[in-house]
Amino acid sequence: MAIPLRATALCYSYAGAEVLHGVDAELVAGRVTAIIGPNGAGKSTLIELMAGVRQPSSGSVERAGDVALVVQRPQIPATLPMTVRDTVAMGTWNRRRSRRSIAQAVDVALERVGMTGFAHRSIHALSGGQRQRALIAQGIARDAEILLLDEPAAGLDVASRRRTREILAVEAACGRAIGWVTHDEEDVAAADRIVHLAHGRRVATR
Ligand SMILES: Nc1ncnc2c1ncn2[C@@H]1O[C@H](COP(=O)(O)OP(=O)(O)OP(=O)(O)O)[C@@H](O)[C@H]1O
Repeated sequence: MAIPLRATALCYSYAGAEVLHGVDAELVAGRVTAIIGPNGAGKSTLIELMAGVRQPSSGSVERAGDVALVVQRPQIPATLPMTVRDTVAMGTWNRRRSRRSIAQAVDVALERVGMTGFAHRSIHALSGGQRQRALIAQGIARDAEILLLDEPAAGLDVASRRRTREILAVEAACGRAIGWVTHDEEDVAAADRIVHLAHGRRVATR
């Protein structure tokens, strides 16, 4: 099974205080990996290191593929008049693709997350669950091999959570490697693999 992302002996410090102490973790193609653990365990830090938005103080992250990171609260300035469609297309802009192929990829991605009917709505006029799905669609439109989600279901209702689980299962079945920070027991039960952190260390794996 391909390992598009391998994190080895990761350490990370905020202002001199180490919060990750030598964490090893892999994301496997075609599998959903739940990243779990109590508050403050280092899950968000780990996923940001995996995504490359932070650099480890020591250790390494090897990536064989493009990474899409779905954050809890995307920072899209309220003054930017972006539609859902614009948002989904965003990651594809610098990838030397024709407008037509981008438009097709965006249509497919919106359909995959059940957001076709929202394409022309402002990204600012979506519920939390809809916004998360639009960001997942952004990763799908870019055809990112690695999809990382930081608690995408936080604050969402049961139906939205189920929907996210179903979408991720389909994307994994398409061969993407998915890393998913979640606190939800049903999400964990549905995951194929688990990276369990406590106090900045890996404690158990399924
Ligand atoms: N910007 C920051 N500056 C200083 N310390 C931070 C910062 N971000 C996180 N930390 C600390 O790093 C540790 C790990 O935080 P992190 O957010 O990665 O944990 P988490 O497992 O994702 O927690 P939660 O489940 O509460 O989101 C915590 O002790 C936290 O207080």
